[in-house]
Amino acid sequence: MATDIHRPVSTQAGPAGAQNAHADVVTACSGAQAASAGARVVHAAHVEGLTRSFDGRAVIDDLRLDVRPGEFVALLGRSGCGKSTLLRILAGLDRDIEGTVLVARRTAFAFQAPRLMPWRRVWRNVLLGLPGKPERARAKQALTEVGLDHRLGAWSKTLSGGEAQRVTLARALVREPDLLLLDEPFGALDSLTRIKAQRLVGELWQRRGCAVLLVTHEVEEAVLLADRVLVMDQGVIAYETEVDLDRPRDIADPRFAELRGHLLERLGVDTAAEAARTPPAPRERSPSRRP
Ligand SMILES: Nc1ncnc2c1ncn2[C@@H]1O[C@H](COP(=O)(O)OP(=O)(O)OP(=O)(O)O)[C@@H](O)[C@H]1O
Repeated sequence: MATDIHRPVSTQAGPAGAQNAHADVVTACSGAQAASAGARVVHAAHVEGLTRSFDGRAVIDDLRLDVRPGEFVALLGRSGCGKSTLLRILAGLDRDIEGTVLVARRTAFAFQAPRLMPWRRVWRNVLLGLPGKPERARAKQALTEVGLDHRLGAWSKTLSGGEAQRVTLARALVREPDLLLLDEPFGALDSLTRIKAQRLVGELWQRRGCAVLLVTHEVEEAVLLADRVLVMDQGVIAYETEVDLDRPRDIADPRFAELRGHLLERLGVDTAAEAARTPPAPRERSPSRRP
């Protein structure tokens, strides 16, 4: 049953999120704040005063973050700045925290390592951890969405890296999430498979209308896919920008390049040196704007 949360949260719905404006949220926070489980807010995720320390060192330090329902948010940041730690907390995998963390009741995640059980059939892996009798048809539906329904009955150990990653996505989708957490899901893929996977995630987001929080190292990927890009540094969201570019996005668009360069600078990358080193990327377009 829903209860009131003890701390005020914004009740403003973002422009992208009206359809899910009353998503249920549960709290992943510790101690007394756990009493707020079941509260209703209009965010897919609401984080306030979040601190996570390891060995006395605060990796996340009084962080605040809101993700609107239906919004696609990309999270960038230098290696080791705490991005994965934040996602693990949002996924409910790490509860040793201080602060308030509220996420949509239906939150699912896909991380870089597919973590499939190799000795199980693909469809069984898709349904792994779901309560109730495993329904093959349900798995099939999710696998169809990622273009893998033909591998439904295959042993998971026979999948390629890209296929395994798509099964992980199907496993998240079958939970019909209001919030999808993606931690470098394309990190281990070759560039061609990565481009296809990026396109797939963009299409799924548009079709499903769920909020997505994507951790990535690729600035280009962030600008291609996201409504808003965040840069994490020193334990907080140090910078954020809306991506005010029409979809489908074109990486050859000068405004795309300008935003990419700006974000690289925010990440402390020497853009002149980087431009001299990097060959031109293949032309790629992001999916069309959601209807
Ligand atoms: N279980 C743990 N025990 C101790 N330290 C940890 C633990 N998990 C994470 N850390 C430390 O917290 C910091 C942030 O780690 P995290 O994996 O969140 O960074 P990241 O931004 O995702 O890095 P990358 O981009 O390289 O994946 C690192 O210094 C890491 O060593």
